[in-house]
Amino acid sequence: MPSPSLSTRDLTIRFGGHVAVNSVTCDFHPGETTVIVGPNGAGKTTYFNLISGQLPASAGRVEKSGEDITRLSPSARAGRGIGRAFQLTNLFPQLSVIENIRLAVQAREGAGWSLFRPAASRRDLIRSAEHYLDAARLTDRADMPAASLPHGDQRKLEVALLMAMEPDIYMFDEPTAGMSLDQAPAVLDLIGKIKADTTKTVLLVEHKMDVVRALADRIIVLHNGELLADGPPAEVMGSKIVRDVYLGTATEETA
Ligand SMILES: Nc1ncnc2c1ncn2[C@@H]1O[C@H](COP(=O)(O)OP(=O)(O)OP(=O)(O)O)[C@@H](O)[C@H]1O
Repeated sequence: MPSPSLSTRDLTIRFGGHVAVNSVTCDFHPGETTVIVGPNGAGKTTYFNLISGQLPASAGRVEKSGEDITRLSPSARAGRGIGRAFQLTNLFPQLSVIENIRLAVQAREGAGWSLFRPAASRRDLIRSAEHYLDAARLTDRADMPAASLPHGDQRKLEVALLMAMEPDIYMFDEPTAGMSLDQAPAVLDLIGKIKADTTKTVLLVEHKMDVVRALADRIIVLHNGELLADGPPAEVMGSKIVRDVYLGTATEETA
């Protein structure tokens, strides 16, 4: 097992007297897709927000490849390779799909890129943008303004922009939410491509069991803010305590 790309150590957040994430310690590794499940209000989104920096921890730590990033801003964490779809503030609704992707590629290249660089390097940017456009199966939408894309294609563009930033950690919060049945497979396929790259760590929050089954190498279950179970999908979903939680029969003590 490679060393963890991402870890949380006793990660905790309190809202007044309510502990929404309670001392969660967990390691995530390259080449592994972990799906975070749990009943409504279990703390899944809050845990994500603590990892990506949208919320400050009350206690505990977040580490990226061993570096303590607990006090870093969301954008500083993104700069260290933590990519979360909604963090994308670089979407220009009036620009075309391909221009948006090209700008994301350019943003990754950072301050080093300049208008005065030779044309060849700009051709590289375009080639790179076309690669992500193709990966997202958006080639036929390349010249459409981003704002005019149908919802399903906007989600694909979101994933393409995330891919263009080449994070090590991909975080998806219900990536097919609000999509029709015929749109969802394209996004799942795209996540499958990311997952096939064994240098990447993928984290998903997901309610839909077919999505969990399709993508999970590992499932962690949160319940009342605590890590209730962690392991291979069949083992976790087959465990009595998890079934009890999903059937709503777990008590505070068993949790
Ligand atoms: N900013 C906040 N202020 C106060 N309480 C909050 C805040 N954010 C989340 N909570 C509470 O923390 C708990 C966990 O919420 P969270 O949204 O993380 O759950 P979840 O597992 O993602 O649920 P769902 O599956 O319904 O999205 C809930 O009780 C919620 O009301």
